[in-house]
Amino acid sequence: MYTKLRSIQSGTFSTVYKAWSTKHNRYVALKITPKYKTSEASMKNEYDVMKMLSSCNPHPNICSMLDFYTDDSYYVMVLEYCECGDLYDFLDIAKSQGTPSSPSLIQIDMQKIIKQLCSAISFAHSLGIAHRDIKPENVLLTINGDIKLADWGHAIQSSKSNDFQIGTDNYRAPETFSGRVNNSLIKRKLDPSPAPFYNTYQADYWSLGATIFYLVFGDCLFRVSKSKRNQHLKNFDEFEKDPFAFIYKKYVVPRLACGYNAEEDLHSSLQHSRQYVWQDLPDIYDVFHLCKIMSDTLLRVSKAEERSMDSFIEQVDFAWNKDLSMDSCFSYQSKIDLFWEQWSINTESIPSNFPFKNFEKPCLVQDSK
Ligand SMILES: Nc1ncnc2c1ncn2[C@@H]1O[C@H](COP(=O)(O)OP(=O)(O)OP(=O)(O)O)[C@@H](O)[C@H]1O
Repeated sequence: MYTKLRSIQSGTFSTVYKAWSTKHNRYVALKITPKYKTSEASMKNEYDVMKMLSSCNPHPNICSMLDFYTDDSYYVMVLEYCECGDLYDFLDIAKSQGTPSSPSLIQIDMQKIIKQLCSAISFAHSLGIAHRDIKPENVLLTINGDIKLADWGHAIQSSKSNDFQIGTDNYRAPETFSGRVNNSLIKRKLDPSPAPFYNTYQADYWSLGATIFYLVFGDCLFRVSKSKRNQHLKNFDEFEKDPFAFIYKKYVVPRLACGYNAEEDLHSSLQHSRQYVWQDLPDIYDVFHLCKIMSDTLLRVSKAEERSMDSFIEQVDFAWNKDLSMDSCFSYQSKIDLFWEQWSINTESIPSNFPFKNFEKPCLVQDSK
């Protein structure tokens, strides 16, 4: 019924193959998980979640399960096949093709991806399912440039959890790190109280913000090294104090002032900035504005309950889908004003050799006035 054609990729638990299905008369993806790599309970959880998400009216932006079978050694999940792979690999190709002065010709529709991702997350939440591992590797691309949210292996059918080991560190919400000290056996004996709960939907909102951030900059907002958890918490603190200054200093300055590398903790990749082009983020002010919206709505560090995907979408819509006849539209001048006045960047933190003039470059979107 299924003819394996080639291996697509091996993840932590499974290997995914492209296959032809005579049953469905189409290409499918076979996600094959050896039984020794997973427990029956966690496979059942993934199966139950996929069954719910795929039944009746499957969401167009969620990678549906078409079939499932098992034998003595393997679990096989038959999934819709996404021709263009995942967003992480896709951006890697774009990054390898482009340079800051000559970006890759690959263009991605940022707004479309944002809207489809939010729609998929909101659909899952409406069914009581939180994904808990949203990241570029789990966002698949179809040949039409649509996305499908995949890998529901860490999903939970609950709005609450006190499991602090779930997800991918670089994209996890701050509250999913703390919990009860380390979960180590010794500490557990000393502290028999149950670990505190966090809201899984709000944790998904954070991961959504961290994923979009990756799409914009081609790098993670936070990188977590297991041996440097303290450093990581310090980064959260610094981010919380002034999210925009944090992003500006660590991600924007090094990119714009190409070659500047005085910051100790900069990743070398930061020098490679706009190697690919977002169709609808034509200039750096659009990038700033999107970052500002994200830090206001999705990337709230301590007040997780104030994260809101609805207001994120609302603000994105307002900024980019405005009626150009309205006075309140987000004009080029208002973008500049917003940047210099409202966001009050601490210019002292900017290196003296930084070319401020870069900010005067004309915007590709014409002001309507
Ligand atoms: N339906 C699909 N169509 C095309 N490619 C896919 C599909 N499903 C998965 N892949 C590819 O295989 C990779 C691994 O898949 P998946 O994340 O589901 O496996 P995993 O073992 O749960 O991975 P991990 O736990 O390491 O994140 C994806 O990042 C993607 O590149």
